Amino acid sequence: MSGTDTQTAGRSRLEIAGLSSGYGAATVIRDVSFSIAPGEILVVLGKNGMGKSTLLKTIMGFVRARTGTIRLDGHEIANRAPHLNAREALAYTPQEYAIFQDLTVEENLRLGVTEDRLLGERMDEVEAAFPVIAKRFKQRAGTLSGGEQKMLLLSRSLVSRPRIMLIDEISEGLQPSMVDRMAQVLRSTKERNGVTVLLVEQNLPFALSVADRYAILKIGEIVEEGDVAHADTAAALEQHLRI
Ligand SMILES: Nc1ncnc2c1ncn2[C@@H]1O[C@H](COP(=O)(O)OP(=O)(O)OP(=O)(O)O)[C@@H](O)[C@H]1O
Repeated sequence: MSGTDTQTAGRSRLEIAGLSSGYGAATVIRDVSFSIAPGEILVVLGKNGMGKSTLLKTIMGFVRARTGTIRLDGHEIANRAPHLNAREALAYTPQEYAIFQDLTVEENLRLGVTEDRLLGERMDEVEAAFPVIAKRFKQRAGTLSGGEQKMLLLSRSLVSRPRIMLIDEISEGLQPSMVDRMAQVLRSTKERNGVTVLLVEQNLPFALSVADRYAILKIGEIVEEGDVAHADTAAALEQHLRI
């Protein structure tokens, strides 16, 4: 980290209790509770349609919380506007290829920082994580491959120096070597910055290679949670993701 970079790095706790949310008459997230310790990576696993994206969108403030609390270092942030959450150093990486196709790589990265100088100070982080992105600074983002666009998405999140990263199925559609790279980047970011990460995933090997703890989301409810280091985890979780 650069000595002139004034934004504080990670070390934040996220606590969710009794959270429910949904769309119209439908309740999608039901009475969900969990907490993530500072510098910990929690993966929420679940099949299609179980409510993983809705959970992240509710935390970020895109979907209204109907009941429950979301506490960041003890402060209530449920139903706070997304831009205020982003300012508070929550970084949300959506499942879609949410980059600006007609902007250059550099211009997309600039959207992740509050002051121009910060991008220069933090570029070493992008270079270390994804050298290919740093080399294509002036290239139009829409001309990057799908995998490179995901790297750009994650890079934009990294340069914002978040305290909390909310990441929606970053491994989806990526070739295995790229999935391994994403895992390495998340682990090294956590080690270096102490960032707290909430991942939602269906890719079990990726999830287990990266996370400290897991939770299983089924039809909007957490049905099981535990420590990834637990011996029986992989087989038991695979069973959950099949049914
Ligand atoms: N904007 C919306 N309006 C109405 N219903 C929605 C909306 N977004 C999602 N849903 C519904 O909420 C449920 C959960 O969707 P969500 O995208 O959170 O699941 P998911 O676990 O992330 O699934 P996937 O892995 O397929 O993205 C689904 O039944 C979905 O159809």
